[in-house]
Amino acid sequence: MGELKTEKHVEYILSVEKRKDDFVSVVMEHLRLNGAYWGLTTLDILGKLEAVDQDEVVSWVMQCQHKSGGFGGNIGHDPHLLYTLSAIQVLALFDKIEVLDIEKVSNYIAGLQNEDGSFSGDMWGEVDTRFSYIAICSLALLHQLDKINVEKAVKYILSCQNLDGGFGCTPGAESHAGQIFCCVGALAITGSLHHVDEDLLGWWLCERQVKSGGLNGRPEKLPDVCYSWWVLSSLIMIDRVHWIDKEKLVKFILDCQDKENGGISDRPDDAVDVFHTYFGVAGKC
Ligand SMILES: COc1ccc(S(=O)(=O)N2Cc3cc(C#N)ccc3N(Cc3cncn3C)C[C@H]2Cc2ccccc2)cc1
Ligand SMILES: [Zn+2]
Repeated sequence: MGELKTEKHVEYILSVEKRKDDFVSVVMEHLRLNGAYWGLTTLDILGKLEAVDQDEVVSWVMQCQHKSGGFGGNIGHDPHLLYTLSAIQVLALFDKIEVLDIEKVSNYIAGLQNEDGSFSGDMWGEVDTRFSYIAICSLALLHQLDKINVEKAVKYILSCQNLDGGFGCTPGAESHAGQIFCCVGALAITGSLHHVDEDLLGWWLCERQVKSGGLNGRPEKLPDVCYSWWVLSSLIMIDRVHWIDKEKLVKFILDCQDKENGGISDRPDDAVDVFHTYFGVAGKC
């Protein structure tokens, strides 16, 4: 079965944090704040968060804040909910939420709720249930859920529930594991899980496990380590995690490790990255 090469993954994450000018760093520059969340949370799960300079990270994160109160993916970038949650999560990792102007950030997030209860990701207006989760998770971390209309937010999420028990990104969109995680997560935070048909959704989710033990995001798709997280945590939230074979899933994740240089890929023998290393470690642990 093998085991999680913890030391190798810590070295890999620290090397990515330091790299600035290679291809991946340039490609990922616009979502560096997300990358910081994935990398630092991985280090924290592996008990190695003290390996980074907390003050340096906190001051860099705060430089990503836009005058609107939202955060961009890097210094000087336009604000978006995607990066605002990552900023709050990184500060929470270091227990430094107090450096935030809570009022300003909460108003930015609340300002993105639409009349129908849905959320846009930024001022350009794209609506997606991912943004409902990000807004609700962010405000819950800041204890500011009273800033939004939770009842309408829940109502909108339920309007995206499908006959297969799953959720899509907008009403009528097909069920997808990533959207299911976001919708189930938002319903869990707001105490609204009683609206979910746990047997029907549990069945759709456990059907994501393929014979290799890995989990896919939709029927007929290839397994992918990041889905091990979206599906697994959704099953845990609806108390149906015993419906999948955890040992086989762990074996799939361990097979996706680069045992030499550290890091975890989306599936065996692919290139590793911070994102899949994070979700692989989270899924394994
Ligand atoms: C390397 O090409 C890419 C492609 C897209 C993106 S992305 O849009 O920022 N993003 C985050 C992401 C980060 C990394 C890393 N390091 C790698 C992939 C990946 N994907 C793509 C992916 C993952 N599994 C299969 N696929 C194809 C998800 C995507 C969307 C997402 C964002 C935040 C939270 C969850 C999901 C980044 C890099
Ligand atoms: Zn993936």
